[in-house]
Amino acid sequence: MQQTDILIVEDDPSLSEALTDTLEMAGYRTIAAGDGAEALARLAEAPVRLVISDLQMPKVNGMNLLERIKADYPEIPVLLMTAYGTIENAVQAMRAGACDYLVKPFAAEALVEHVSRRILPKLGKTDTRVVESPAMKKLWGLAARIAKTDATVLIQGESGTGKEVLARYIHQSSLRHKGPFVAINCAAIPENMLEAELFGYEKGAYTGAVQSVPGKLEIAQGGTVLFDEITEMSLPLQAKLLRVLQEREIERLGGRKPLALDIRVLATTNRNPKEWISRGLFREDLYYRLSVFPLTIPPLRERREDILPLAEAFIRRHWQSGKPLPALSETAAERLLAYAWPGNVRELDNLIHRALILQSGDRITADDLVFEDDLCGGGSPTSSDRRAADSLMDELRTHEERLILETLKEQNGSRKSTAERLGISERTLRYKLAKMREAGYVVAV
Ligand SMILES: Nc1ncnc2c1ncn2[C@@H]1O[C@H](COP(=O)(O)OP(=O)(O)OP(=O)(O)O)[C@@H](O)[C@H]1O
Repeated sequence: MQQTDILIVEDDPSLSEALTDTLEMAGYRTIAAGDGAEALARLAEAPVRLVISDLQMPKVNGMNLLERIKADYPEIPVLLMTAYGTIENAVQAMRAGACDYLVKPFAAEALVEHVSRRILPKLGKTDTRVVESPAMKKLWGLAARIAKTDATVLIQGESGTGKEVLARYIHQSSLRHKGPFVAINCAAIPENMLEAELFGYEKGAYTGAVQSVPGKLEIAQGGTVLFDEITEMSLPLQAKLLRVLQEREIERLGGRKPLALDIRVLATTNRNPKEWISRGLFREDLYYRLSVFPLTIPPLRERREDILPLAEAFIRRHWQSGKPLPALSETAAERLLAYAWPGNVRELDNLIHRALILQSGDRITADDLVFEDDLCGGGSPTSSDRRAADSLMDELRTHEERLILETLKEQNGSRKSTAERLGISERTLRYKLAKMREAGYVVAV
């Protein structure tokens, strides 16, 4: 199956057409949807590499769509377009998992540039995989050898340790690398929908099935399927999956034609599967079928040699300016090495992302490191969490204002080149300058 590159979700038909034309001319295969609900239907039909969506839309809006995509298709990045140049919307979207945002209006060329330079190359880039510690070198060496076979692999490890990264590596190093890689998050899809999601259904199979839809297993033909958080699957569905893996055949719900399956199966869990089995929550026979090769990724605190190389990789991943990459100060590096990383690599990734927003000059200092504990205190949001979030927002705003003033000075007061340099439209810059004047800044232009 040929994969579509980009799904464009925009309710304004003329803008949707303009985006489609520009992206197609730049060589991307696109499909379009007029609202979030239609976008979800398109995604169920075929995988895409990137979703570009408007924030304000009827029915399912951009924010809700982002939440659904993060739950059902966590591997697909979402770029949001927002008409309101407020930092609040953008911060909220980034917190909810958007890979980036663009403020409307923007030139279509700016979008192409953004997509081709910053987003799509990143997805295929292999240099962001950090394998430095002896434990990880051994594990990845083993994974490289297993990849060449069609063996089923069960990847275990705490949340955020890089199980999906390893699963993708196995697929990309396998003989199936030209085929699709389809990830199914068993924990995020409601039990009653997971079966239809896996097997697909024929028109009329149940009320509401107005058209035939292929399941994810069918979409993955010739490639690899990743069952993320497999231990969260219900017992009846575990039994069905086991049968499929034994018989290598599937049938759409309400269908009568069995289809021979040609997929490689990978699965992940952040639970202890043996314990789950003893509690009667995970089938032992399914466990043995999946864990032909069990691989366990150690938590980050047990492989400290990876911390600084990962931090550097994330600085490269998130650095958006054309200026040289900032370096970690010695005290910042010490703090990273001393921390316990309960959220593992994902927590480090988020921390560096925040640090790059807060830092200035050519270094990231210890003051730029806002640890998750400082932000949320580990529990449900309290008024002090909100104060921490508000103060982060204030810091972000101050940082943005400083950036605008510095760039204006650098560009000798030219609003046009300042807007270009910052990657925003002149209108957005005008709006932001007006807000800054309101807040008491002396802005000469
Ligand atoms: N070895 C690595 N090199 C570079 N980045 C990594 C590595 N391991 C993990 N990451 C990054 O850390 C984040 C979490 O990784 P991933 O989603 O693979 O973890 P996971 O174990 O599958 O998490 P979960 O259990 O919550 O699903 C991602 O941003 C990923 O890019």
